[in-house]
Order: sequence, then structure tokens, then C-alpha cells
Amino acid sequence: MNQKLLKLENLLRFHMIYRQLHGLDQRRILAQWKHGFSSASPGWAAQPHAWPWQTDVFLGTALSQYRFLVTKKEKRPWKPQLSSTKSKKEVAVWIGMTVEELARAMEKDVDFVYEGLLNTAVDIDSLEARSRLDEVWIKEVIKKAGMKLKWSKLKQDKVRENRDAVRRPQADPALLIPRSPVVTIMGHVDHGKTTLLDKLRKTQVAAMEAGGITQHIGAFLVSLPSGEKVTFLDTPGHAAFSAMRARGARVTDIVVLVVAADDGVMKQTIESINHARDAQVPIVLAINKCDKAKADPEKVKKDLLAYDVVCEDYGGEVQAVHVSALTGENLMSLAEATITLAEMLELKADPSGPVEGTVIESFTDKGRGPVTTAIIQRGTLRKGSILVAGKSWAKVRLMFDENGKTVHEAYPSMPVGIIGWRDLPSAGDEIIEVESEARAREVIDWRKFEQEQEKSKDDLKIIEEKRKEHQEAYQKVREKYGTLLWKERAFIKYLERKEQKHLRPKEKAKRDSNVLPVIIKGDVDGSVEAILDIIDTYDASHECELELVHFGVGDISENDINFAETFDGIIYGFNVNVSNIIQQSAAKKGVKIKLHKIIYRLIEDLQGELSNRMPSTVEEHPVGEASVLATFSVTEGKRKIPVAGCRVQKGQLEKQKKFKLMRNGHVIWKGSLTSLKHHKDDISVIKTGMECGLSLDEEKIEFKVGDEIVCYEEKEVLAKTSWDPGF
Ligand SMILES: Nc1nc2c(ncn2[C@@H]2O[C@H](COP(=O)(O)OP(=O)(O)OP(=O)(O)O)[C@@H](O)[C@H]2O)c(=O)[nH]1
Repeated sequence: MNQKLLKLENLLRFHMIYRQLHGLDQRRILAQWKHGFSSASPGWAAQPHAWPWQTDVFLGTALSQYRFLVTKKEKRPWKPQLSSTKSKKEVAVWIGMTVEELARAMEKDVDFVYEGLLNTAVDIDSLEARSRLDEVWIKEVIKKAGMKLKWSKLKQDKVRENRDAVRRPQADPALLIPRSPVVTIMGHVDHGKTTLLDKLRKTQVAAMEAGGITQHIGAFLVSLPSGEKVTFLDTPGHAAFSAMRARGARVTDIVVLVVAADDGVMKQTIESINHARDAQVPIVLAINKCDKAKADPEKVKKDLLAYDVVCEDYGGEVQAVHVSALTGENLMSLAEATITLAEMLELKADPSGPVEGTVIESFTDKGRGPVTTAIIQRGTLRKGSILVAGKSWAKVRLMFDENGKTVHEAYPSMPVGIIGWRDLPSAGDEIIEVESEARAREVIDWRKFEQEQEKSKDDLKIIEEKRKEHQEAYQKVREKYGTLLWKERAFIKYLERKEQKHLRPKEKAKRDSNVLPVIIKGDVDGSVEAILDIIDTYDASHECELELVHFGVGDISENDINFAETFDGIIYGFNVNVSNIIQQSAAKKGVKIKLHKIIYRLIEDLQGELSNRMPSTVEEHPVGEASVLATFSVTEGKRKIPVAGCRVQKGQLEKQKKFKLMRNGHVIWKGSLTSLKHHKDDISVIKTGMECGLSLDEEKIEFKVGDEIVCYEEKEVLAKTSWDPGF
């Protein structure tokens, strides 16, 4: 028996070497050893197909013999745990658990989990202890282990409580007071939207006589002689509408549809109608350019019937006002028409309680930091209010109107500039007032956490897809070696690996095709966004594809390293740190981490990496030129070798270098010389003005007087990306 064991031990050692050659590490073989042979053997260890290579039959047989010996010795017949449903161990699991979490939950070590995933679509070699497992693989491991799965309550406990801030439920009707309408001007290009807005704004400035400097804050108020007010949104109609609608925000109460009376209904007129209809916002029709001789307002109204925009003249509800944005004619009637419609709509809001609103525009002002324009929709905004919007919060330091005048209170429907934001929210973000700075931080924390969660779900999907791809490639390789004996297979793979190792990075990149996968990590949202914005300008995919596989805020993590390893990518960190452990892990996995503190340096570095992944080109540098003065041939044995008698016109001819033969400007041969002689002497170099005889390595070429012989050398020119990020 001892002898038998010795033999088996040798076999196992053999097996380990073989596995190492196949990239499977020893610890997994040890795990197979451990689980396969211990009394607590999981069910799958007994299945012959649990071995990754079917050709290991003799080894499998030997091991099963050994297993037999062990069980016999221990007098405990091996029984798959699957058979006893009653005694099945219950394992609490949750979605997205990692390999080590699953192992811990099963009270096993990580190798046990790896083993359970052998012979599945999972690429075990790219699976780390911290890699997340898909639901299907968690189930697979548990099933194979003969254990029972229980979706964990733990998971629910672990789920963070939703701490978001949301709009309040509908207000008590008793609290509602009328508010002015918020109007967006839309219409076809050149039909006069900007002119109309300008004129309306100017009317206002003139009316106020305040002489304040008009500021573009994305919206402005127009006061009518009756004292009523209309808020006009001043951002480009379509863009504002799309941004708002994408975020589900509804700011606009009325759309003023501008149609030029001379041009009539056009493509974007129809698009505007559709936008308004989708958002269920009623229309007031401004038939513009009525001052023009060719103006035909009636035709406009008639044409609009086809799009279900029925004006009052035609028995419908749409008010049509004939205006001229250029002369200002009838603009007040247009404003009044919006008021009439607003009255019909019974626009009301509750001016009490915490503020709710929407960001219309946001920008960073050099002196004042992040600034937003908002339309207040509920409550009254005051200095000192704490607001959240998107992933930013503000303690309102200052509010101002479109004339740059400080305002102390902003009511529903009022456009107002707000200063005091920590970061820049986006257009369309909902503004919610919260009770304290602590609460604002909590909301922002929650929103960032939620976004991270969403992102890791997406990441998980991508990793799984990549794993599948790898697995398929792995299967193909298996097929390729399928007919070989394992020893031959091991040797070939060993040679391939060796070759791979010796490839210089540039050559390797060539082989991996021109793709540069990158992972971007930054200290704050803003910096990541800025880098991504620059990356968005990338337009040289034809040279090298730039693949953004992952990005996020925070220090470089193991997850980033895993991504970089899976995709063979580079990690770029902006103002972030890398712990020693992560650095070691990156070094072990051959992952490049590049840290920067200046964005343009980071981009320069990225340009360099892109260039590195592009194949280099070869340039010819002439060394000398000679012209053919005479042709003859020499006989060597039975062969007749053509020889050219030349004079060197420029530089020198060097026999060891490359040559080409030019005739009438065309290259007719490229190669090297078989002989270069001066008189009867063999020479290696011949200089300008001297005569020589030469023959080529291609004997079929016949020289002609007047041909040119060019001696040149090839120089490798490193490629440079054509991507110009614009700075
Ligand atoms: N005669 C006349 N010309 C006008 C009137 N309104 C605008 N225009 C002219 O029409 C041209 C286009 O006007 P804009 O206000 O730029 O038109 P828009 O719809 O804002 O155009 P985009 O911004 O390109 O979509 C300009 O040359 C204006 O001076 C008007 O009432 N009468």
C-alpha cells in the first residue's frame, strides 16, 4: 500500500506541473486534492467529469483508486451529500456576493468555490476572491456542494435605507395661490425665436428703467401693464425641453410656437408640436415676421390644421397672435394671450413649506463658483436655505434676478440665480429644500451610493460577458489541443507562453489589435466628468480604439485592477491614491496604473499610450543615388548575370544597405545587391562621382540605360495618434 501511495504522490506531482503549465495554479490542485480526498468531500469531487481535461483519464482513475483507499481506510463509504435532502446545509446567499463571501457563507475556503465552478462557463483563472458571482453561479456552487440555498435576510439588512429627498405629496388645495405661467418658445430655425426673446427682454428692461445689466440666466420675467407676469425660458427651446423631459421634469406650462409667416410650417415646427404634445403642454401660436410683404398668416393657420393645431378662427382653442419680433409689434398681445391661457389652466402653487424647483441652467462663474438658474415651483426660496439637486447641495448664499439684482425671496414660477452650490448640478435636476446641511450630505451620499450600485450592476454584466468570451476562446484552444497527448499539449503551451513573455509590449499590442481599454478614476465627480468629456472628443478610432471600460470616483481599488486585468487595460487616476496592497496586486497582474494631478498631463499620457498601441511605420531614408550608364552581363557557370555600369550621383552606395531600381519614376525592384565592384575590386562603399558595376539579387531584371539605383535605409517611425483634444 505504501508503494501505491508513493506512486500516486508522484503522479500528483506530475499533475501539478502539468497544471502549472496550463496556468492553473497549485492551490486549486491542492483544493482538488483536499476536497477530493477528505471525508468532507463535496458531491462533485466524485464526478469524473469534474476534471478539467478529459484526457487525464489515467490520472482520474488513479485518484479514484486512492479515494477508494482512503474511504476504505476510514471505513466511511463516500456518499454524495445530494442524496440526503434532510441534512442539507442551508447557505444564506445574496445577489452580487463575492467568491470569498460565498465561501464564508458555506464555511469552506475559496478553493472550494473555485472547484465548484470548474467545467462551467466561468473562466476560473480570471476569478478572484473578491470577484462578484452571478446568481446562476452562486446557485451552481451550492447545488454541486449538495447544500441548500436560502436568499439572505442579511442581504436586506445590508441594503442601505433609502435616504433620498423627494418632492412632497400634492399640496392641500386651500394652500394654493395663482402663479404666473412659465413659457418656452419653440419653432423652426430662423423663424425668429431669438429675436422674439430679445425683444421681450428689452421691453422689460425699458419698462423697468432700472438700467441694470441684463444677464443671461436662462429665463426672465415679463411684467404686463396689468401687473401680471410671464416667465420666459430663454434656453434653446429644443435642448431645454429634451433635458427636462429626459429627467422627467416638467417646468413649462405653455409653448409659444413661432412660425414665420413667410416661410410657413417647416420640419422643426412639426417637431416642436410633437414635443409640446408629448409633454401635454398647450400651445399659443406666434405668427412672426408679419411685417414682411410676403407674409401669409392665414396659410400658416391653415397648414397647421394638418397637425391638429386648430386656431380659434377655425373653431379650435389655439390662440394665434400676428407679431413682428423685429418691430416689436403685438408682443404684449402675445404675452397677454399666454396669461389668458394660464388663467384657463388655473396655474397654482403652494408658496409655503420646503422649496421645490428645477435647475434650468448651471455654469461655473470664476468669482462666484457654481451658479444655477432655477425655476421655483413650490415654497419660497430664501438666503440660507439648504438645497439638494442631483449630486450637489447648496446653502443659498445669494440670489439674483435677470437684471443682476439681489433678490431676497423667490416664489413659484420665479426664475432666480442661486449661488452657494458645492458642485455643479445639471440642467433638469430637481431642487429640493432639506432641513439641514447634515441632511443634505446624507441625501447626496445616498444618491452617490445608489449610482455606484447601479454602476456595479452594469460592471458585473460586462465582466460576465467578458468571462464568457474568454471561456469560449479557452474552449477553442482546448479543441486545438484536443487530439494531442497531454505531454505534447503541455509542451506546446509552454513554448507559446515563453514566446508570449518575450514579446515586447509594442509587439504584444500589435497582436492584441489596436485597442486601448482604459479605466478612469478621479477624486470628485467633476474631475471624472471633465476627463470623460475630453475622452468624448476622441475621433481616432480608425487608428486605435479607445475603450472606456470603467470609471468612477475614489482611490484605485482591487475592482479596478480586476477590470484592467480582464480587459488588458490601463488605469488612469486623477488626484487619487493607490495603497501598497493595490500596487502590489497591480504589479503581480501586470496592470499599469498611471497617476496624474494635471488633466492635460493625463491626456498627454493617454495620447502616448494610444500611439504606443498603433503599429509603427517604416520610412525610407535615401543614402545615395546612381544612374545606369551601361548594361552588360557576366557569365558565371551557365548563368548569365545582368550587370549595370553606374555612376554615383548623390551620397554613396553601401552594399549592405537596401536598394531599389527606379525606371521613369516607378519602382521596379527592391532588394539587395549581390555584387558591387569598382573596376575589378569588390567594394562595400562607393562615393559620389565614382563609377561602379553592380548586380541585383533578382537576376531576371534587365537594366536599361537611364535607370536609377537608389541606396536607402529603413527607419522605424513610431506612430502618433491624430487625436487632438483641443489644448
Ligand atoms: N422681417 C423680420 N425679420 C425677422 C423677424 N424676426 C426675426 N427676423 C429675422 O430672421 C432671422 C432669424 O431670426 P432669429 O431670431 O435668429 O431666429 P431663430 O429662430 O432664433 O433662429 P435659430 O436660433 O437659428 O433657431 C434674423 O435675421 C432676424 O432678424 C420679424 O419679425 N420680421
